[in-house]
Amino acid sequence: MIGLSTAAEVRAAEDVLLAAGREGALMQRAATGLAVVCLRLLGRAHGARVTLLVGAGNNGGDALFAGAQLAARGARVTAVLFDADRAHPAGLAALRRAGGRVTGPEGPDGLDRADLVLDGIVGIGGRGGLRTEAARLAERAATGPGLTVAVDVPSGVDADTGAVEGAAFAAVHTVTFGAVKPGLVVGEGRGYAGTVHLVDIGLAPHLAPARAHQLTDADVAAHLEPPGPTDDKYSRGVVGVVAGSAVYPGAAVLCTGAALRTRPGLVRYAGTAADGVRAAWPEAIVTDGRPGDAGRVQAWVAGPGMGTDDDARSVLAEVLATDLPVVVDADALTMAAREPDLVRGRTAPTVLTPHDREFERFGVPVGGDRISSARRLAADLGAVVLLKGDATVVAAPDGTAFVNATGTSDLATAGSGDVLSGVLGSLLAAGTPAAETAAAAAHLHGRAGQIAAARGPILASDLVRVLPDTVGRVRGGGDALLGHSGA
Ligand SMILES: NC(=O)C1=CN([C@@H]2O[C@H](COP(=O)(O)OP(=O)(O)OC[C@H]3O[C@@H](n4cnc5c(N)ncnc54)[C@H](O)[C@@H]3O)[C@@H](O)[C@H]2O)[C@@H](O)CC1
Ligand SMILES: [K+]
Repeated sequence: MIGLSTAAEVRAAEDVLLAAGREGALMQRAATGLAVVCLRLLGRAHGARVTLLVGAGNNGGDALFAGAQLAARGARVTAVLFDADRAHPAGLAALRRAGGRVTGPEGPDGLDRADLVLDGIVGIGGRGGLRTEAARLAERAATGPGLTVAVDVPSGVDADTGAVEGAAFAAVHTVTFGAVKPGLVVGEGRGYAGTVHLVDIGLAPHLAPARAHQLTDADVAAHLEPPGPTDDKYSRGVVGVVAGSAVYPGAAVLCTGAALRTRPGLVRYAGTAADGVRAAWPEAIVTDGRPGDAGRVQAWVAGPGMGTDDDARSVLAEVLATDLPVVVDADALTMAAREPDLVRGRTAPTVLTPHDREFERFGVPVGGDRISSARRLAADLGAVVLLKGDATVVAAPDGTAFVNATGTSDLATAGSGDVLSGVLGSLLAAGTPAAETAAAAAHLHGRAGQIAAARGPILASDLVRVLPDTVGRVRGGGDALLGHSGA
C-alpha cells in the first residue's frame, strides 16, 4: 500500500528533522533525488538544455540545487528567478558556481529550445493558482519542446486535494519528496502531475500513519486468492444480484457476468431480467422472483438497470433490510438519495458507488476536493462511498480513504459501472473489509480496462471477457507486467 500524506503531515515529519538541524541534508537529498530522475529522463547531461522556473521558497531551492548538479555534469542550465531577492541563496550560489545562467521572467529563459523544464515555482507552500508571470511561463513550458518535470508538486495544484484554481504547471513527470501527496493522484491534479516518482528523504519514521492510500497489484492479489483444496463453491462466498429489467436485461447480464468472471464461486440472480441472464450465463442460479427466493448469499449487488418504481424500491428495501454487505449502484443510488435512511440504519457494510451526478443527488456537489467529499458522505450515511472518476476515491465512515491508481478514460463506456458493481459484489462476498475491498474492485476494474484497451476501443462486455486474464496477471505480480509507473 502506498500512503498518501498531506502537506501538513509532511511538514510535521520534516519539523522533527529540522529541529535536529538536518535542514541542509533534507534539501540535498531532495535535490540529488531530483537530479537523478532528470538525468534518467534526459539520457545524458552533457549539452542538454535545462530551464529552471524558480520561486521564492524552498521548492525553488530544490530546483536550483538539482540544476547545479546537472550543470556540473555539463548541462546548459538557465534559472528563471521570479523574485530575485528571495531566491534560495545557497541554491543560487551553487548554481552559479557550477556555471548555470540566471535571468528574470522577462529574460532569455531558453524555453523555446529546452530539453527539460523544472518547475520549482511553488511546492507544498503554494496557495491558489499561479500568478500572472508564473502562469505565462508555465503555459510556454507546456507548449514548448522541453520535457516538463514538476518539483514536489506541479505549481498551482493543491497538494492535498488535487484542486486547480486557475493556472497550473502541466508536468509529464513529478518528482515528489518524502511521501506521495494526495493532490498528485486525485482530481485535476492527477492530470497535471503525470508520472509520479517518489524520492526517499528519510521522512518515513516520522510520518503520521496515512489516512489515504493507493493499493498496488500485490495488495489486490490478496483479495483474489485462488480456491484452496478445502474450498467449495459455497465457502468462497456467494453473491446475489438484483439488477436489470425484462425490457433492459443488459445491466443484469454485465453485472452477473462480471461477478462470475471475478471469483468463479456462485452467483445468484433475482429479478425480471431472469431470461436474459439465464441465456447469457448458464452458470448463474437464476430466479425471476424476489431476492428472498434466490437462496443463501453472502453479499448483494443492487441497482444497475433495475428502475426506480415502487417494485424496485421494495426489492431494494428487502436487500437493505438484510444483515449482509450490499453494493448500492445506479438506480439504487437514486432511490437511496431519496430515502437515505434506507442506508443509514444498517449495521452490515453498505457500499455506494456514485459518479459525480449521482453523488450530487445526496445533497452537495462533489467540488474540487474529492477525498473530503467522499469522506463527508461516508460519515453522514455510515456507509462506504466509492466515488467514480479518473481516479476513483473510496472513503469509509471513519475517514480511511483510498485513491485508485489504475483508472483509464477507456472505462468511460456504457455498462462499465455495471461491470464494476459485479466485480465489487463478488469480492465483498468473501467477507473482507468493505472499504479496502471496494478499492480492490476499482483497481481490478481499471486493470481490466487497461488490458482490454490495449486491443482497441472497448465495450463493457470486453471488460467482462478480460477479467480472468486480469485476475491472473494481478495475482502474478502484474505491476511490472502492466507497466505500472508507480511512485
Ligand atoms: N522543509 C524542508 O526541509 C524541505 C522542503 N523541501 C521543499 O520545500 C518545499 C516547501 O517550501 P516552502 O515552505 O518554502 O514553500 P514553497 O517553496 O512551496 O512556496 C512558498 C513560496 O511561494 C509563494 N507562493 C505561494 N503561493 C504561490 C502562488 N500561487 N504563485 C506564486 N507564488 C506563490 C509564497 O509567497 C512563498 O514565497 C517543498 O515543496 C519541497 O519542494 C525539500 O527541499 C525537502 C526539505
Ligand atoms: K513545483
